[in-house]
Amino acid sequence: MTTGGGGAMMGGGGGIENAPSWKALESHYASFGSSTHVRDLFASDPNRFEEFSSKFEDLLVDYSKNAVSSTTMDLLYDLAGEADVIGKARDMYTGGRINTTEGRAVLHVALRNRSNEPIYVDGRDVMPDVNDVLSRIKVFVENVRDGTWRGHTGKSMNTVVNIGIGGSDLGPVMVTEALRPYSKRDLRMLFCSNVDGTHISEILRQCDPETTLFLVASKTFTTQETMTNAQTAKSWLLSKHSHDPKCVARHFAALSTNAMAVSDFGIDVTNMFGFWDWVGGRYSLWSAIGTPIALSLGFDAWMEMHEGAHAMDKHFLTADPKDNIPLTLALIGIWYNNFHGAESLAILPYDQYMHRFAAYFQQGDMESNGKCVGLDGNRVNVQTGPIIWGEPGTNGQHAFYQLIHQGTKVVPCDFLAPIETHNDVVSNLGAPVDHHPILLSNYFAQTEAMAFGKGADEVRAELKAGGTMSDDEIEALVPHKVFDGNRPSTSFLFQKLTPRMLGILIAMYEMKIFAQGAIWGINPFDQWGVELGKALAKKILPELDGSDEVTSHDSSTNGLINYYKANKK
Ligand SMILES: O=P(O)(O)OC[C@H]1O[C@](O)(CO)[C@@H](O)[C@@H]1O
Repeated sequence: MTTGGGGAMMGGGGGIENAPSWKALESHYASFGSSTHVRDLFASDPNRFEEFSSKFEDLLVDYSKNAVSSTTMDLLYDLAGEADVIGKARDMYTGGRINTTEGRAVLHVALRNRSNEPIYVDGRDVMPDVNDVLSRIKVFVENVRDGTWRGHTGKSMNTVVNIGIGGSDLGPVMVTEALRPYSKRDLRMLFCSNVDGTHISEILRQCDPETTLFLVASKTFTTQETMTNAQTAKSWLLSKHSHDPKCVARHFAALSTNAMAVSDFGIDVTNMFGFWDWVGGRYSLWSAIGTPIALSLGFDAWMEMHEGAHAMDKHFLTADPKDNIPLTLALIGIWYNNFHGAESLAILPYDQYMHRFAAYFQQGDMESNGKCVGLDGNRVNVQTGPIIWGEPGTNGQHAFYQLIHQGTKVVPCDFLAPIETHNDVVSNLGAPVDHHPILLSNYFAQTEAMAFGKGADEVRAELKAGGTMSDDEIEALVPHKVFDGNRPSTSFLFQKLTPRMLGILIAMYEMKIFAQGAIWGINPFDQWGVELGKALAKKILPELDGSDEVTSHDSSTNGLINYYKANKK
């Protein structure tokens, strides 16, 4: 059992590990969790699927292939109650400054508050500002999409380059890929994030300076990577337009909270779409940061995403715990993370359009819950956020599923798939064969294989039936072909990947992350852990100039820097 993180993680006193339900879960793990195979749970309860699955609109969530009983779930729901998850959510939804280390409210729910009920921060309703920016974005997006927006030489735009990183990149990239069937195909979307000059160079090679619109997306407008790439793009544009500064206003817009820096950069603030300090970067695709999404899909489709997310927000706040999907997912995650000692969660969409979904939630989850200090300033005594990873199926099956099926680690997996595809493709392999049932047969098969495995007797019988191996050869091979099963998975089956459904799925994961952070007693909304590396890079940058030996660091860092300096051309 892994409830703590070892000596270095110990400390504090009022942690969740002292809650009665946590103690009860520890005992329950010892008597049930550590020894129960999900195969036996299915054998003893033919209605297991009904009991451990939920529906929200046309999303089915089946968590019955996790080794939980109704007692497990009851204890977990008690834990959520003792941690006051929903009370804390209410605080978030009503503008409480729950991001205590930055003194900020956390209101991505306001950005998608399509019912438009007032939400107050310090007595001021934020909704008029939210709606005002949305209506400005709508006009901008429609002008670009219908060609009314003209470039410096009078041509309409056919390429948009979003320059941003982290939350100012991953959301728009993920969504524009996931919802490509809804996109305006003659408006090319390109995304530049990495400060590696290769990224902007390869993008600029594809751009026509007369028909390219750059969006500089940065909450702070100080991020080194984004400002460097934006400056390079601006110099390129100017060089292509005889250095006429007027071209910038026709080819640059900014998505930011920092009007002063936007104006200093040379972007006309009438081309700036703002948001607020209560929007976290990794929760910002609902704000002006989502402008590339609206450009690609149209403003209305972006709003359909907001509607879906808003519906999920209301569900999380009001549903009974047992019907509450994000809460239930959070608790199952805690069961495996904190009691079974699982260290990661694989997100595996069986939808090629969702190929950046896991990458998006790598930031969403790991930047939120990758914390070792609680809200009270003490070290937490329990494991916090899991490592998030994943690739689309079926590709992952031919790469890393071996470890999931037969490795020594427990890897809880989320399997996501649409019932209907956007691309009904039939291949002719002698007879016509649909792609989508092939994809889905793999989706269904993987969770069955993970849960139930394959025992030695079955393997032995199969090998014997093959009739080509001796008994000794068979016995030597049997252990390698056994699948233990009892590998946890949760399945998400939705009708079709529409903008509304994607909004539902994103909000579902966001609220799951929130619920877990609330239980662990950490702040999911700051990200101090990214600061040290940034500061050191700023110190090192000038040291890379010239030929002087660098001695200001440890011997490893000095050695690496000096080796670089000796060998750079
Ligand atoms: O939008 P900005 O201010 O450029 O920040 C980009 C990203 O950098 C981070 O601050 C981490 O370095 C993220 O939280 C954020 O999404």
